[in-house]
Amino acid sequence: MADVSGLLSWFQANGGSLDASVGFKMFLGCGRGAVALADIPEGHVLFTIPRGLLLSTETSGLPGNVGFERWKTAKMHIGWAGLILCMMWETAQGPRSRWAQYLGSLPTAFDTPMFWSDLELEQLKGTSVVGKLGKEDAERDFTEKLIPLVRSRPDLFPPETIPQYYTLEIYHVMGSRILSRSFNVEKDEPEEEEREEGETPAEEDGADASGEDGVGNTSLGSAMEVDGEVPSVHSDDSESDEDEDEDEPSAVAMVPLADMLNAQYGSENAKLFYEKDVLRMMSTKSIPLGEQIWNTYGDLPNAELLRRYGHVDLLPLPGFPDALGNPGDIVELPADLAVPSDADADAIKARIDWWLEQGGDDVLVLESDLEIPPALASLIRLLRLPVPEWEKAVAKDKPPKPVLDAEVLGVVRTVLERRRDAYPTPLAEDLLLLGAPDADLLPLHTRHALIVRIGEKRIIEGALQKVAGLLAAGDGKRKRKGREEEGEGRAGKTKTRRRG
Ligand SMILES: C[S@@+](CC[C@H](N)C(=O)[O-])C[C@H]1O[C@@H](n2cnc3c(N)ncnc32)[C@H](O)[C@@H]1O
Repeated sequence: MADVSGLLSWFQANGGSLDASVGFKMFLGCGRGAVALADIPEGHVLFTIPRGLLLSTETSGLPGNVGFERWKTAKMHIGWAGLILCMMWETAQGPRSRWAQYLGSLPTAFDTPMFWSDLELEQLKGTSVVGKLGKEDAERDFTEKLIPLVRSRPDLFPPETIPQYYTLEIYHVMGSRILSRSFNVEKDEPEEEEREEGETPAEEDGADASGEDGVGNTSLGSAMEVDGEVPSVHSDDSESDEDEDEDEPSAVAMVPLADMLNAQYGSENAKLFYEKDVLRMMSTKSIPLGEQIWNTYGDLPNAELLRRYGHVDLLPLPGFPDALGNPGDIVELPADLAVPSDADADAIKARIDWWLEQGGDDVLVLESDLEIPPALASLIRLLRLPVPEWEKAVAKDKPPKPVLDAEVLGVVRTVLERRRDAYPTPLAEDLLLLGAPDADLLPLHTRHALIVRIGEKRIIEGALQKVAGLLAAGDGKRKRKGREEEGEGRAGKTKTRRRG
């Protein structure tokens, strides 16, 4: 049994309320999670969390103690460094912290690649996890922002407590807790329009889920859904970047109990809704007795699940009989894979810059439906336009139409082959490894890396087959057309002869 009794007593003693239909237990491979202790109807309030129990830079006393001006000059209001420092400081307060019981219940070890050895990370080579870990950025924040502030205030951060509470290792642990458990919680009441649109299940039922003043509510996504990249804050941050962050109306917060729900692709049956003074976890479907209560993390691809949460989804895959994987998997195709190998670097740079100015992406996404991204076709054509055509496109402010003709398909094939070659092993070898009778004995990180690689490679191979099919069909069509034209030609000649 997940021992959450201390956490639940703390939660309820501090104004939280938990419905009798909700329990917590260990789920194999998922850690702790919530379970239905009775049949739960849709639109039922599972638990209610007073805003005061949220742990954020808004609720912790630290920013006020530091002084809001100093907090800002230390750039603690940008990115996650501020919340990380609050979590460190609250932990250092021991039982004096309002969140002592909660912080003590959070994980201290993670299976996310942030904590993998270099040898383990090698197994993710080629996947989109690599390059997104943000470890260096996080370490720069720690060294350049957090430590100078901590050292400057021995009254708040006694030097002898630094090795215990303010280390780089703990910085990464707190960052990972935020990455895998936080929510983006709007500070104030939702906008008028949002309120009208944001009808909640309770409102549908006619129940008053809106708190004492009848303020409506809107669904929340986890910070991860909204974009939980470990923020990179460099000393050369521009004014406008800072302004954007300062104006940001939402705040990342740790939400006790709401962060105890697991998630699985397409399984969401509960969601967090906010009101002025409280947050409510509500069922979004009926949940039978004994079923797990699932939140959503946004039905992310396995690469993102692994990077942010340290697990992967393995479910039956529509369109791939007998295969298991994550239907939300994708493959990222960096735009530079579409650059002709003999291209003039300056000319290509000008075209790519223009493409980005036009709102084009520098990474194109191939989904599991294997549809060739129209933007890829457009980009491929742009990079190959003869100069007069390129000048026309610029004058008209219009990138080329995404036509998938034989030339473009040929380049799509090259792009996919280049992307496939980024992985050190072929799909067939990975499938053999995962399908082997002793695959269950593989170390967890090896298994996870394998599943992420297979998911991405399966999409690449599928897309390659699709392109081959389209090229063959085009070839067939062209040959048929050619034969018809030849036939017509002969017939024409015959005709001419007859006429003659
Ligand atoms: C928001 S917490 C959920 C509660 C967590 N299981 C716990 O014990 O506190 C997110 C973490 O739960 C785990 N998790 C969530 N969904 C999972 C799933 N479908 N399979 C495996 N682990 C999962 C992952 O470790 C993830 O980082």
